[in-house]
Amino acid sequence: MYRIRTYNSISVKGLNRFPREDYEVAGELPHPDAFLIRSQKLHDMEFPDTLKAVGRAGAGVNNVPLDRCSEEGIVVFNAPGANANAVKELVLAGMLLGSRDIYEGMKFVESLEPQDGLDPLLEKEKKRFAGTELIGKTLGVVGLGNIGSLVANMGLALGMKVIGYDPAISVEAAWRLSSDVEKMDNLSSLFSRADYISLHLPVLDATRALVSDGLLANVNPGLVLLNFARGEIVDNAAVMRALQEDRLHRYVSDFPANDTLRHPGMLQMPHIGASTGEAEENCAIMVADQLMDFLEHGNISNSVNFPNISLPRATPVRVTITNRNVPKVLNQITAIIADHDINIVDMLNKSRAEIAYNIIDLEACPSEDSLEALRSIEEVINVRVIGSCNHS
Ligand SMILES: NC(=O)C1=CN([C@@H]2O[C@H](COP(=O)(O)OP(=O)(O)OC[C@H]3O[C@@H](n4cnc5c(N)ncnc54)[C@H](O)[C@@H]3O)[C@@H](O)[C@H]2O)C=CC1
Ligand SMILES: O=C(O)CCC(=O)C(=O)O
Repeated sequence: MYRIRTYNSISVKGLNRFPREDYEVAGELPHPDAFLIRSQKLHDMEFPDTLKAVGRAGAGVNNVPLDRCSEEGIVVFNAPGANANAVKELVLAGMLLGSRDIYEGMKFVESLEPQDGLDPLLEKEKKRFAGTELIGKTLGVVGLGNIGSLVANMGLALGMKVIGYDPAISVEAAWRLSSDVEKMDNLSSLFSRADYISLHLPVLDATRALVSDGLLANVNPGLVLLNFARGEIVDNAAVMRALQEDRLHRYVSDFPANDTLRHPGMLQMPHIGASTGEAEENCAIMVADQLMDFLEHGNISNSVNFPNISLPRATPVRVTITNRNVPKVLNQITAIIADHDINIVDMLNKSRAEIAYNIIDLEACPSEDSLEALRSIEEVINVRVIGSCNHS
């Protein structure tokens, strides 16, 4: 029986992927093989010895201590692209909220009591809520991955000019992007040319407080900045100064903070970029399937800290081994298996940064001795037997 401990509200469609005859799935489960999470912060949590994987039903993994997971041999998965459309659609709403005074206009209507002469009052007051159109304006997209590429293409469809910046764009993302998106060589050029800027990059050491006084110093009047990426990417104090000094027209953000609450010029939402039934379902299903393939077969897809690796089962007995990515470990592994007279039918070894991962299909169950020998190789982090042998 595999045990999946869930945190946050995970779509039932995803939870139902786990066959109940083989999986226990619950919030307070002891000895879990895997965690299935959304925004649950794991940095301060000590991981149970049984934990083999963390499935993040979403894109951002800044709530997971990736280095510690790698050191402990825990595979972290996410769901790339599964919530991208939901975010893109909310960015569209954010752009409209930033260009038309919808929010203040609606608040004004909400404040009215039923009265004679309502129509003339509305007609008189509406000039206070006039705005501008998106068509013909320049949209700058920072980060052109799963979400940014959709936002950029949407901007073109709305009749905007679109400029983009992404120093590490993937080949797949580049294929998805219209050739009409103009590539910027640096952020300063993008900030000085755009009327709307939408952020779609991860929070990393290199991107923390990236949007600063410096970038906001030389911008177009009326600029609308949209942040559906992460609060930490933006220096809130710099944004408040830019709003105060009319360098920025609106800051539309999915990440309110104590110092930004009720701040004039800010339109803030409670981190709902991915909160649609469709996105929650897509993310949960994708991550549940990845966790099952990993737990039952040792295959890894869409990991953010391990290599992606998949090997069709050649035998019922599979051993997976995680080791630090240094020379001569593979030799030791195969020598130990050979010394114990077990035939390797198929195997695959891949590495990513400091981690190497091996899938080895054996003709027969490995003995306890052989497993002990494998586990005692200095650079080996973990050894797992998948199949009906009498040990784990
Ligand atoms: N508001 C919400 O509910 C949601 C927020 N997000 C946030 O959006 C971020 C992006 O999501 P996806 O597009 O799915 O991720 P992704 O991984 O597909 O794309 C991120 C892109 O950012 C680029 N990038 C990295 N560093 C950069 C830098 N310094 N400047 C410019 N670009 C840089 C990468 O090369 C990559 O192409 C996530 O990391 C997450 O923090 C994601 C989903 C929902
Ligand atoms: O609603 C959620 O699960 C958070 C979505 C998100 O921020 C992400 O996928 O990075």
